[in-house]
Amino acid sequence: MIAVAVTGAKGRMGSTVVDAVTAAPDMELVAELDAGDAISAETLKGARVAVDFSVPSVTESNVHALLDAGVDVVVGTTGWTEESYARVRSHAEESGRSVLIAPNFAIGAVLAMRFAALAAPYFESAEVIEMHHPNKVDAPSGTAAATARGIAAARGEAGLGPMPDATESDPEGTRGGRIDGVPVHAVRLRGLTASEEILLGNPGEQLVIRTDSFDRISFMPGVLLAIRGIAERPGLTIGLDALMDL
Ligand SMILES: NC(=O)c1ccc[n+]([C@@H]2O[C@H](COP(=O)([O-])OP(=O)(O)OC[C@H]3O[C@@H](n4cnc5c(N)ncnc54)[C@H](O)[C@@H]3O)[C@@H](O)[C@H]2O)c1
Ligand SMILES: O=C(O)C1=N[C@H](C(=O)O)CCC1
Repeated sequence: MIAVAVTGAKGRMGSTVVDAVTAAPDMELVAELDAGDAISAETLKGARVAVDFSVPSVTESNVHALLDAGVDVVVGTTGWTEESYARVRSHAEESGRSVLIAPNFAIGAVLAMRFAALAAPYFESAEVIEMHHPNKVDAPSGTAAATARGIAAARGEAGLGPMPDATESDPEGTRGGRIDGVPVHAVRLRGLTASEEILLGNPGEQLVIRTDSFDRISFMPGVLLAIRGIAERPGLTIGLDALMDL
């Protein structure tokens, strides 16, 4: 049995993880922590793996505290930067523990990111539209940021230049944000959970890659896969694709 703790356990994702771990035959839920609870070996109650779905402003400090308490960590919380990845990578390597940080655990979203990177070298234009529930505190989504970076890296490796765009004036910022040069548009709409469209265009043709999470259970197979596989990946792993042999 894998003993599992959840931080952010009272949240939308954390409470869904609590249910999924409780139902998993090879896991035991040993601790549910949320804001205001100390993170220590005592409060983690023998957990081997902790799953963090808290908020972007605290997730890095939670991960350091969890590593100090002696557990491997699966992180779904967004808001990570290259600098915060580097600090966690050093801490995980120094402590001999494992951390997996993934912006999206839905299998469809992981595949959509990979498909977008595969397609990117073959298209002049690429833009990302992410669409989420209006309670989301960060924009753009972690998934959209990762998607855009993957597209930009693939375009760069293929030697593609800037995308065609004749816009001279956009005082309201309606052309969206730019991540590594890739336009990203964020929609917040009541009724949505999490969706993303990647639009790729060439003269006379368009490819649309779309992924929808209609329910938070969509993220659970990926979270359970990460809990089961994390011990075999010492140090920092970014993205669930690493565990899917993609
Ligand atoms: N990786 C994925 O597949 C995936 C999927 C959905 C959401 N997310 C991300 O997960 C995060 C949480 O999303 P949500 O919708 O569950 O948010 P939420 O606001 O419903 O839940 C966050 C929870 O964290 C708690 N919290 C705040 N400070 C804390 C602290 N210091 N320690 C522990 N818990 C603390 C809050 O009290 C709350 O219960 C967001 O960053 C979101 O983007 C990732
Ligand atoms: O509901 C959220 O918040 C989500 N956050 C992740 C992101 O920012 O990419 C994954 C999708 C849902």
